[in-house]
Amino acid sequence: MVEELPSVFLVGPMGAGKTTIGKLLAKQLGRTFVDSDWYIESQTGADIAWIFAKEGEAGFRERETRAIDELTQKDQIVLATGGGAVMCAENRAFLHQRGIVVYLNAPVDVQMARTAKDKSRPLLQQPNPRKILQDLYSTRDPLYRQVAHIIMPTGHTYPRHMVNQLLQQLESFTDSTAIAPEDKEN
Ligand SMILES: Nc1ncnc2c1ncn2[C@@H]1O[C@H](COP(=O)(O)OP(=O)(O)O)[C@@H](O)[C@H]1O
Ligand SMILES: O=C(O)C1=C[C@@H](OP(=O)(O)O)[C@@H](O)[C@H](O)C1
Ligand SMILES: [Mg+2]
Repeated sequence: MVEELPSVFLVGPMGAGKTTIGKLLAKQLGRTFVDSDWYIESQTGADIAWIFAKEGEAGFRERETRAIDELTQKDQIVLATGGGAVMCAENRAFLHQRGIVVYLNAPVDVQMARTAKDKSRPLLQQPNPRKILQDLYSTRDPLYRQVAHIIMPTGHTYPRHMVNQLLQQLESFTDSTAIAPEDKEN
């Protein structure tokens, strides 16, 4: 029963579609959508590129951990995280313990195609973004898997179709973890 669904947290690499799918999923579920990057920007009054430039990646990660702690405590939201959120063990614990974590997985070629024109991701403003995406994927893929309850490939599926598939997965996930009626009475 999707009405009983806890908060849903999307993780995965840059370009996997966390922001896009999260927004559509929240609409389908009639829930509030929050993107941790947008939340950090609104709290800081500056965009992600500015935060990286002025405070370095370390400054951004501190803000991100505060945001993830706050946002994962909200009931029944859909949260899109930034691709690097899983690097911090504290964030992984917040995510895994406080909601259903969905890993949107996409191959590096797809990540590359989807992020190439967008200049808003500071880590990719380098001469060889493909190499960066490959290295990040090697480090982070095991962490996405560790934190996830559901893994969904997103490479060649339209966003609306993705959301329908995800809704089915969420429904069977909640059914399979629901307490059996006989257990409820004890
Ligand atoms: N399933 C998909 N199929 C095609 N394009 C997609 C899909 N998901 C996302 N996109 C596009 O890829 C780009 C990056 O998506 P975004 O949601 O910002 O990814 P993330 O938040 O994971 O970095 C956007 O231009 C978006 O429209
Ligand atoms: O992978 C990362 O380390 C980052 C991913 C970005 O979010 P998206 O995954 O939504 O692009 C954003 O948080 C920041 O640029 C760092
Ligand atoms: Mg995003």
